[in-house]
Amino acid sequence: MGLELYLDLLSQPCRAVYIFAKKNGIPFELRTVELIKGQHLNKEFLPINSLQRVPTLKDGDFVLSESVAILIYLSFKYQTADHWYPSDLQARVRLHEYLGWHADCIRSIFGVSLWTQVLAPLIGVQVPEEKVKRNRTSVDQALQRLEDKFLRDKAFLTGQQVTLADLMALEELMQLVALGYDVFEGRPRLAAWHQRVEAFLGADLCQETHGPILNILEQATNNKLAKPPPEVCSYMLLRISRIP
Ligand SMILES: N[C@@H](CCC(=O)N[C@@H](CS)C(=O)NCC(=O)O)C(=O)O
Repeated sequence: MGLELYLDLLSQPCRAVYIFAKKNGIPFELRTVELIKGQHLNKEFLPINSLQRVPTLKDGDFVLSESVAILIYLSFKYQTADHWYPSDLQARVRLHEYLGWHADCIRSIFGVSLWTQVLAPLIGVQVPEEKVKRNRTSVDQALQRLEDKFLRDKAFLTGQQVTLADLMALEELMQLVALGYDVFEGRPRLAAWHQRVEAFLGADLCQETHGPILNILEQATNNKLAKPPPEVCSYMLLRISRIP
C-alpha cells in the first residue's frame, strides 16, 4: 500500500496537508474521516491513530500524526522545492518561529466559530454570547499580530517565498472566511498576502480544497447536516463546554 492520508477537509490542518500534497503532485490515497459523523472515534480508526485525530499519514507501516510533522515528512520524502521548508538555517527557524506561535495563538482560537455557528446548533446547544464575543476579540488580536508582527511588508509570512507557514495560516483563515468573518477588512497587507498565496496555489486547487468548508454554513442553515449519533453528541458537548 502506498501513501495514505486520513483527512477531513473541514479541518484546517488537514487542508494544509491536502493542498501541499496536491500542489506538489504527491500521489496518495485519500481516506476521508468525517469528524461530524464521529468517524475519528470509530474502532476502525483507533489502530491507525490512538489519539483519534486527523490529519494522519500512513506510509506502509509508518504512521504519523500532527500536520507540521506530516508536511516536513512529505517535503523530505518527495524532495519538494526548497522554498516550502527552507534548508537555510535562519529561514528554517524563522518558519518554526511562526509555527510555534501559530500552534499557541491561532489554533485554539480560529476553530471556535465552527463550533459556535455549526456544531453546537447541530446538537441543539447554544454557546453563551459572552464566549462568542471573547473569541471574536481574540481572533481580532491574533489577526492584527499576524499582519503586524509576522507578515509586515514581506510577500509571504516568513520571507519572500511561500513556505509551509503560509499554508497553515491560509487554512486557519479560510475557516473564518467560511463562517462569514471578513478577516481582510481593514487589513490590506493580509488581503494582498491571501491573494498571492491563492494565486501561487491556483484557483482550481483552492476551490477543490476549500469547497467543503465554504459550503458548511449553507448546509447547516438548510438542515443538510445529519445530527451525529448520541455518543458523538456527548463527546461534542464536552468539547463545547471547554470553549473558553
Ligand atoms: N496539532 C494537530 C491538531 C489536529 C487537530 O486538532 N485535529 C482535529 C481536527 S481540526 C481533530 O482531529 N479533532 C478531533 C478531536 O479532537 O476529537 C495538527 O496540527 O495536526
